[in-house]
Amino acid sequence: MQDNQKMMHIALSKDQVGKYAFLPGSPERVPRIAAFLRDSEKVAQNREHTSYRGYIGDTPVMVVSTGMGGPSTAICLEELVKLGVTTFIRIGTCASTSALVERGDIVIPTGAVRMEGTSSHYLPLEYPSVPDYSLVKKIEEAAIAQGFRYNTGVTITKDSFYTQTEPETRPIGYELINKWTAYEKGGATSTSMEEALLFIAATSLGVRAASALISATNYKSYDQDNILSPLEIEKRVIITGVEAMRLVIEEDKRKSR
Ligand SMILES: O=P(O)(O)O[C@H]1O[C@H](CO)[C@@H](O)[C@H]1O
Ligand SMILES: O=c1cc[nH]c(=O)[nH]1
Repeated sequence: MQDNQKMMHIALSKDQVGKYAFLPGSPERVPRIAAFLRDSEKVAQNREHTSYRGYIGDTPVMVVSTGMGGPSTAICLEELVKLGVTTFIRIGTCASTSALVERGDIVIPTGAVRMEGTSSHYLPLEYPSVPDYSLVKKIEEAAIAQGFRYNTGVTITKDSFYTQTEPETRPIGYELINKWTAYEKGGATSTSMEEALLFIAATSLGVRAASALISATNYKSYDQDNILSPLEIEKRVIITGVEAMRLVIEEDKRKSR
């Protein structure tokens, strides 16, 4: 592959990226993350993938939006891996599925329920979806250093937003509700739409991935204003994610000396 050959979906080439990337879902979050990097600039835009590059110290770091859900996240991850990126931190939002998680808490998944379809294209369902442990530790260290409330545990990844928020209105609601009740009784902390795929695909491609999420809701609260307006709390998870990446890069440099 030529160094300037553009990938089909993210429209980035090898000569534009380094080894580290943030993966928000929302394209609007990309410049808000990039603002925390040095000398950041927009480098590409195609479909749901908006891409900025900036620096932590002298190390280039990408911010690329995945879009919503497993399929577009898998494409984005695969193309970045083909370009040489090896370390991914998703900076995202989630909803609380536990009384232990309040709106505005940092949520650090240590595993994901695979209530989605894309990850099965990589590994069979009995294979657990877990993030990279070294990245999880750095995200936790960053949240502690900032003094943010945070939670670690299993997150639920689903393919469909409204069948989760309004399951009783859907023909298969009986099954959705029973499964969800079991996940919550099992201790699941949160839900979003990308983690299970991200961890499984990264594991199978031999790269590192983990997530720093912000809970946009309190448990059993689907106040649309809260879900759609998490801007004032989003900053917490961006600071946590960027600080975690800084710690990862510093450790990688120490190890390569
Ligand atoms: O974390 P962000 O990018 O906000 O994504 C979350 O928001 C979307 C649903 O509103 C899903 O993609 C979910 O995972
Ligand atoms: O309610 C929410 C908020 C973020 N992500 C989700 O999947 N659901």
